[in-house]
Amino acid sequence: MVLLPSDRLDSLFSPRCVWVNGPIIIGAGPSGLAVGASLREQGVPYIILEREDCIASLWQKRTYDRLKLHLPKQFCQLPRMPFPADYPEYPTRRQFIDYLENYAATFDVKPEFGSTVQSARYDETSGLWRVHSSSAASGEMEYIGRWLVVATGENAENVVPDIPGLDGFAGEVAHVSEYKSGEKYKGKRVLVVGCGNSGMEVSLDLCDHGALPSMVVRDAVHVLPREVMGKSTFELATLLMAWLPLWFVDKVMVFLSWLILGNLAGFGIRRPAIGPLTLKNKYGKTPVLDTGALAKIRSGDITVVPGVSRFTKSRAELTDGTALDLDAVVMATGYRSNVPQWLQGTDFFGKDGYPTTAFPNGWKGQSGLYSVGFTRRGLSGASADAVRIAKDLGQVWREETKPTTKRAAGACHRRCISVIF
Ligand SMILES: Cc1cc2nc3c(=O)[nH]c(=O)nc-3n(C[C@H](O)[C@H](O)[C@H](O)COP(=O)(O)OP(=O)(O)OC[C@H]3O[C@@H](n4cnc5c(N)ncnc54)[C@H](O)[C@@H]3O)c2cc1C
Ligand SMILES: NC(=O)C1=CN([C@@H]2O[C@H](COP(=O)(O)OP(=O)(O)OC[C@H]3O[C@@H](n4cnc5c(N)ncnc54)[C@H](OP(=O)(O)O)[C@@H]3O)[C@@H](O)[C@H]2O)C=CC1
Ligand SMILES: O=C(O)C(=O)Cc1c[nH]c2ccccc12
Repeated sequence: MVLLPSDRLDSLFSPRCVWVNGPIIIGAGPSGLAVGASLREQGVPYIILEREDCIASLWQKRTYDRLKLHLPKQFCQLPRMPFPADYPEYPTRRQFIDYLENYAATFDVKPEFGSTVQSARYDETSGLWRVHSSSAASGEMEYIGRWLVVATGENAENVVPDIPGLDGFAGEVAHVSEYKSGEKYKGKRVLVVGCGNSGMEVSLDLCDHGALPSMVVRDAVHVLPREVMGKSTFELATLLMAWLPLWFVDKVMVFLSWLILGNLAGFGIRRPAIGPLTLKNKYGKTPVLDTGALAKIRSGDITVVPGVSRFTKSRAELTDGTALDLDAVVMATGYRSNVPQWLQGTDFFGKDGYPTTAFPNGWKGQSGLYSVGFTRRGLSGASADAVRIAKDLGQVWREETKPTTKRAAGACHRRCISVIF
């Protein structure tokens, strides 16, 4: 008899195949956690596959130290668990992570960490989803089940534009997801490319740490005050939208911003012709909620510059013909979904990795496919999706597991997964 070492034995049977008696959820960010918790309440077993070694990896590993939620906490809570009463209106990154850890513990959400989904496709013949994952600990796996919940997020991958000469730039180039604080940039000339919420706040943070930031604003952008007379601008807009048409609320927002922040065109910040909420709803472009960067722009501590045409070894050449000497670059150029990389054989998701059906109907596809957290409406959109998905799956599950149903007769109710081979 020939004895094989266990790793060789493993690879003989690779990929290992697992039957999932319940939905397969991909991603353990707030969206995946919200679905898991809500499914538990419905008595539906499930499995969560997460590529990283922790929950909410975006928040734990890919955000900067000074980050706070920029919408008031009541708009960011997950289903069935409000934020602690002693949390401030805008919880810090650490408080938000603690809340999520507590959420996962409360609802007993235990993802399979280190499992990166490489592909998922629906098998018409069997009526089942086949999900291939790879993991350093357990190698390749195939999970098979009737339902697939996509919860990999709008921020799954970094967007880094291909600007000519970037490879030849001698200083440090980082995406904002790698940025922690301005400490290591003290005294350095840093170009922040992008002026969304990340670009603005990182520029402010660089100032606060004694760096010399320039920020690229290549196009028109809406900057709104985070608060109007002590009330959250977002909350105000939400209240007004219940009574007034969107275009009118947009006008009110722009007027209030002008009143509070003044005309910013002189500082290189032009307002788009389309209003902030319409722009967010139609094109997903989030308005900037000012947390202090504008004051630094006014004082000249942050220099606003136009687009970059190319980088040289030590400089950025700008579209207005001028050039900047630089020590480092921070790309605050956004994120993208990675769904098209791994989800196959369905047109429910478009090429941009978002469901093609508009909110609030983008949560359910065909053949047991669900999507959570792709509404461009932050955490409140994710929670709304999660509640709908759990309700739907709860109904299907109860139907499927009725004692009279044939399919349920042999089904395993207690254990969610069983190894096939
Ligand atoms: C800096 C920043 C600040 C924000 N602040 C707010 C805010 O204040 N309020 C608000 O409402 N929204 C905010 N957002 C929006 C943000 O989208 C949500 O906060 C939230 O993180 C979305 O949760 P999610 O679970 O959908 O996605 P994520 O948090 O991105 O979680 C997705 C998970 O899926 C995993 N994953 C991805 N691909 C795979 C794969 N192939 N296999 C296995 N696992 C995979 C990832 O590792 C990740 O853990 C912010 C976003 C950013 C970037
Ligand atoms: N405190 C909070 O809660 C925070 C929340 N967030 C959220 O995270 C999400 C992502 O935000 P963010 O990281 O800012 O990304 P965004 O996608 O919002 O912004 C990307 C920015 O990069 C610019 N850009 C892209 N490519 C180029 C290029 N080649 N040259 C110059 N500029 C370029 C874009 O400009 P253009 O518009 O011209 O394309 C835009 O200004 C948002 O939903 C945001 O609200 C982020 C930070 C803090
Ligand atoms: O912070 C984000 O990324 C969000 O998507 C939160 C959000 C949802 N709707 C908005 C409208 C204006 C500003 C932020 C948001």
